[in-house]
Amino acid sequence: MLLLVSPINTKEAKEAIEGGADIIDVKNPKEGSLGANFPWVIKSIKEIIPKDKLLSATVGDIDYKPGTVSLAVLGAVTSGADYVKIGLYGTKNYEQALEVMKNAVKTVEYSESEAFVVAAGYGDAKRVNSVDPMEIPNIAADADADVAMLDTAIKDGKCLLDFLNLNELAEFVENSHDHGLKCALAGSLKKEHVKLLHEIGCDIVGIRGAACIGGDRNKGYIHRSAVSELKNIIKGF
Ligand SMILES: O=C[C@H](O)COP(=O)(O)O
Repeated sequence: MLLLVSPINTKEAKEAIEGGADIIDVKNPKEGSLGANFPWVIKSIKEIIPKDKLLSATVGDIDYKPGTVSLAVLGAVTSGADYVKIGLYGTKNYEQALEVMKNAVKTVEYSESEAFVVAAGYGDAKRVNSVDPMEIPNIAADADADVAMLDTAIKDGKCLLDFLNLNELAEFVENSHDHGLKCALAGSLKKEHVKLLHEIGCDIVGIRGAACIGGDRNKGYIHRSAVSELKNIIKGF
């Protein structure tokens, strides 16, 4: 299982790298769970990442606007993203989410980038009237994306497992794998959740809050000690 950690700037990115994160996921919490950061920030972090690590960039908790999303995806991949994560926040159903994701994939092909495309849904979708989280693997597969992901839309201390139980998450992982996709899970996860997700076969665990001093994704900042504690749990599997 890979550890994805979400810095907001180069200082935090260095902490995530030193702590042993496998994927450096550049985002902007001020603009939501998968808030988009600025191209120059993505590029500056790309410039400091060791060659053996990959950079992911979120393009936002997006609306049902395939054109806007496509331009955002182009911005992310031209800024150096190896993974581009689309938060399917404003899509209400399979059809809308598939249209967004198909255009995101088409944009990556158009840009001649090798970036992986991540379809990200929300475990707490009902709270924001977003597409059914259990549809995400089908949407990702039908759009020819690479990763099916779940996060949480509202960061209020509740975590992914408050909305989907382990059996549901295991089904999500299995459905992703049956489609030949990698699976990533996130959503205010704590270190005690990491082993549970490993046991159901999750490929990538995404964390910001628990990698921050004080555990607060907004008021805290990523520190190598918190990252390495998470990484050591994974190394122990
Ligand atoms: O992968 C990134 C997620 O947004 C994780 O953030 P969080 O652990 O603060 O919920």
